[in-house]
Amino acid sequence: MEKQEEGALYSTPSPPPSPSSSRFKRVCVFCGSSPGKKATYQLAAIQLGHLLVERNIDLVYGGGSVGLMGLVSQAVYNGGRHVLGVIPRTLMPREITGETVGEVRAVSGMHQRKAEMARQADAFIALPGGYGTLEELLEVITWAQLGIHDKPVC
Ligand SMILES: CC(C)=CCNc1ncnc2c1ncn2[C@@H]1O[C@H](COP(=O)(O)O)[C@@H](O)[C@H]1O
Repeated sequence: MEKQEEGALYSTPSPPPSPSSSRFKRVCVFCGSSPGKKATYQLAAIQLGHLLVERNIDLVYGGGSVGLMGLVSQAVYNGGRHVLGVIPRTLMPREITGETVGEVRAVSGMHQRKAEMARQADAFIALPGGYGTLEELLEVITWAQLGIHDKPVC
């Protein structure tokens, strides 16, 4: 065994991070624009929002006030964290009904939306959703595969 490795092996391990801290400052959440058929999907969206708040993590998401997107964004916003919604102008009437929370960034199209969400995030999390969620998730996975980013996806 190399001397350097020995040193690393026997050095005092750093303490585990406190539950309230995270190496991620802002996480992108992909999720359904509808609430889904199961109550557990809605619960998961709210719980994820609470978890982000607990860990002092801000949110970037698709900007909609509908479905699971609305639930997760409200939970993060109500917990006092920054919420950034990125949404194409043309989708606003469809995905924003009533009030949206936090900062809304209008972009010119779907590609710009995904690029901006990816640029703003340190990691990606997908919750249940439809084809849109699947498309968004697969794109960031394939971007990672191609080495376009090295941010965690789960
Ligand atoms: C024009 C183009 C590049 C289409 C590719 N398709 C998509 N790309 C990115 N986001 C999408 C796409 N289709 C739907 N979405 C978004 O994905 C989110 C979740 O949709 P869903 O409820 O899972 O269904 C919605 O905000 C929806 O606007």
